[in-house]
Amino acid sequence: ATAAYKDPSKSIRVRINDLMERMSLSEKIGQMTQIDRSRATTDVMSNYCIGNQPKPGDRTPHNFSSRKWIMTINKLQEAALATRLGIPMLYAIDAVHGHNYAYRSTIFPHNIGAATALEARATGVRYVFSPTIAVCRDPRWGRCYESYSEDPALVKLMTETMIAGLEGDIPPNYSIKGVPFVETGQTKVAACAKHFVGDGGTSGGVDRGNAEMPWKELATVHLPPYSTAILKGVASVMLSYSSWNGQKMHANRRLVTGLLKTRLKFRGFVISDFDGIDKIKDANYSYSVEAGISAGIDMVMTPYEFRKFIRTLTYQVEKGIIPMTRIDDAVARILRVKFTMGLFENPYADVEMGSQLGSEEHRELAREAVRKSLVLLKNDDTGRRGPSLPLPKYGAKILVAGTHANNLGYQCGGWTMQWQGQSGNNITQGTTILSAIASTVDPSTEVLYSVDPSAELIELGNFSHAIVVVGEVPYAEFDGDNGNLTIPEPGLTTISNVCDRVVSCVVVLVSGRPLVLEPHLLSKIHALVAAWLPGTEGQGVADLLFGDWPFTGRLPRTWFKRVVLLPINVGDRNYLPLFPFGFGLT
Ligand SMILES: OC[C@@H]1[C@@H](O)[C@H](O)[C@@H](O)c2nc(-c3ccccc3)cn21
Repeated sequence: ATAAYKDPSKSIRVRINDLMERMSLSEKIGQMTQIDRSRATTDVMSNYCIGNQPKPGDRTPHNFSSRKWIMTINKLQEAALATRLGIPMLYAIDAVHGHNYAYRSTIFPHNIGAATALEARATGVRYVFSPTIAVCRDPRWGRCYESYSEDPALVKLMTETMIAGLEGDIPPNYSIKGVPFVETGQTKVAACAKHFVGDGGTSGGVDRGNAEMPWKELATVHLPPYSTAILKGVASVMLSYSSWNGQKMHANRRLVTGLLKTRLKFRGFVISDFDGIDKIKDANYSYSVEAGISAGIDMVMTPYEFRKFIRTLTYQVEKGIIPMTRIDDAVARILRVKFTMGLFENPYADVEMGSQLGSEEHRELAREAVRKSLVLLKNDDTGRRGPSLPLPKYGAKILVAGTHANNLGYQCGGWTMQWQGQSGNNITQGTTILSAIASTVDPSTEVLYSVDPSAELIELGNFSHAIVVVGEVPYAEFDGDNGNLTIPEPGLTTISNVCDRVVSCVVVLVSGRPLVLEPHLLSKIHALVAAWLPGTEGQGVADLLFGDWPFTGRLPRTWFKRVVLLPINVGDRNYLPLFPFGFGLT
């Protein structure tokens, strides 16, 4: 007869219990181990290593078609299924604004759900390390663009739609609160709410820093999105590298086991960040393993040193340092997600899904998201001809300038093809802002592009309009921590050079966050658009610049005046922003 755990007609509780009874300690610990793809050879998979994710910046070969992805992942799955109990492995990746490590995928403005799930499944990926539900309270933080907002209510709202987009809509009569839910079938993936908790509240916005605040602030500002994620059936929660009042989140048993698992009743699995356990206490690995596992970590992202992890944890269980009940809790949570998402019944990737990667439909969706995310901050009347925007399509002579006008990598930002993002137009497929402008105007309009035009070129060209596209170069995580938040050169100089000489000057700022706009600079700019990190579909920017679509976007975070005044967030007393939370001209 078929073993109960392999019988989908049995309840998940019965399947978990049956399988757990059969598992050896090493098979249980194998389920708790997540390794890097580059280490997942067939014989290593016999250690039941269940998850693989390319480390950030993993040089996923450009020629990796969705078919090649699927073959690679299916081969790993084959090895996992060939083991004694045949527990399928769960392949994970960072898909934070589309399937951003897959060549030719659609890159969205951040955190889009259903389409990202489809593009992940197009390559055989079943688990994504998103959404980031951080509440970024200080734009000096290099991950602020991964956060929806400084306002917990807005982050909660977005979390709700994002978890449903990735995992599917949790059925109204779904058993008990906190139990993970992932639709079976070909279109959804397991999600990961991250990083628990307070990653966006560190002092000075220092990545992996210390969130120094009373419990009340943690509970009212940073915690609320987790209650929403749990209610929506999120499959996993990733812990933050950061600390709360000096205690590492990866070792915080009171918040992970006491609050998240017990009080909030989270029944999915808790995963560490990359080598997050190792960072609990440098040079004392066994202490770190004991502290992290005892705190409540269920799956350990130990990409390379997994043999050391397995050896250490096995020793600690055999010596009774870690009780078997803790191991069983971790494994039961992991198995619950795998059973719920139908991974046992449907372990292999489906080549049929390949066409979803970078599909026209998704690119249209991304273009719509770009249109809705742009925020118009200024649109002055330039005297005789009225405000600069919308720009004319007919009979104009337009100068396009700036480092970000013709650079697909720059408009995508970090977490794109490489962990830190890249520069250039062939990093993947998409539409630059320049090519979008060129294809939007009528042939009667002349468009001239110069990345950093000289004074004489500008004066001799007698342009009727100028569009200057500048901003931040790509960054991720701590590489993006920034204490001055000025518009990087040569952008600042290009703005002055052009806007001092062209009567109608539109500046498009491509950045992951608000940047300093000195009054004298702002006075030269006739129209100012915050474009954030639009991704591959630059057409969405031209749609608004030329009036094919209206500006509707509003600021999801305060546009501060000066860095010395940070942090400044909606709801603060004596709130004195340059542009307030929710601001946006139409
Ligand atoms: O990519 C996996 C996870 C990702 O999901 C987390 O949000 C993020 O904090 C993270 N940083 C690293 C990472 C950073 C530097 C060196 C090596 C690894 C790895 N990861």
